Amino acid sequence: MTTSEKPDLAGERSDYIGGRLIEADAPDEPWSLFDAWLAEAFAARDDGYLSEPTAMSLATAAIDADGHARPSVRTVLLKGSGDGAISWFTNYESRKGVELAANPYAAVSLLWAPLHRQVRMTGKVERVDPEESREYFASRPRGAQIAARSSAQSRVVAADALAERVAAETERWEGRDVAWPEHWGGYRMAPEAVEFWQGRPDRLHDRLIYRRVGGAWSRARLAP
Ligand SMILES: Cc1cc2nc3c(=O)[nH]c(=O)nc-3n(C[C@H](O)[C@H](O)[C@H](O)COP(=O)(O)O)c2cc1C
Ligand code: PXP
Repeated sequence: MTTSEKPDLAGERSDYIGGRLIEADAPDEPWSLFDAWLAEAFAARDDGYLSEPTAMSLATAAIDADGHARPSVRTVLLKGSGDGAISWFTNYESRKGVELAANPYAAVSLLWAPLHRQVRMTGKVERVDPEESREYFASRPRGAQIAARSSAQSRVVAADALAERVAAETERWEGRDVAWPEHWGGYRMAPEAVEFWQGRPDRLHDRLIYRRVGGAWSRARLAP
């Protein structure tokens, strides 16, 4: 079709033909399966048919004055996984930062579409140790460091004002390391639930959910 034609949204569908995800092959805890799926997503990226294997949707929910939770969602990059938690980095004064300060419960979803797979996690979020944020910030490309210092993420900004701020920060740090700004750092979530979704023909997908109670994981199959 040409770009001037309206896409047929209602008629658009793919068939999912992934392998089975069955209890007999699944571990008792979610992390080894998550690591295996992550490794396969990276392998697919290396083979050129999957992009952004670490991109994940992050949902937060502010409770408004009328008492209703109003969710908001955006993409962030998964930057760490281990010791029962995942992590990502952002601006603590952004919309998501403000919402997490008010309500630390969040949800994430990773979609690896070419593999017909999705992983969802929910749980409580906390800031990582400032030293970890400083170290990660120091590992980023210089342009991204300058951007993090220059951008009051989620606030209204004039294009000219942002460009001026970037120019000023670029000049300020010329010839030396860009200092870590304390308003920029990591969050970690130790999920209380992790769901693996493997797409299957006729929408009869496999879904296994792991739930953590105390230190132990339970596992159950969910209807597709
Ligand atoms: C593929 C992709 C990756 C992104 N990764 C991040 C990230 O790791 N951290 C971040 O703060 N914003 C990231 N963003 C931008 C966010 O989606 C979002 O625009 C920004 O964080 C502001 O969100 P908020 O106003 O809801 O706080 C990414 C966007 C895309 C499309
Ligand atoms: C605003 C913003 N912050 C942070 C990131 C994560 O970037 P990095 O991999 O350089 O930490 C991104 C990636 O798109 C982004 O858009």
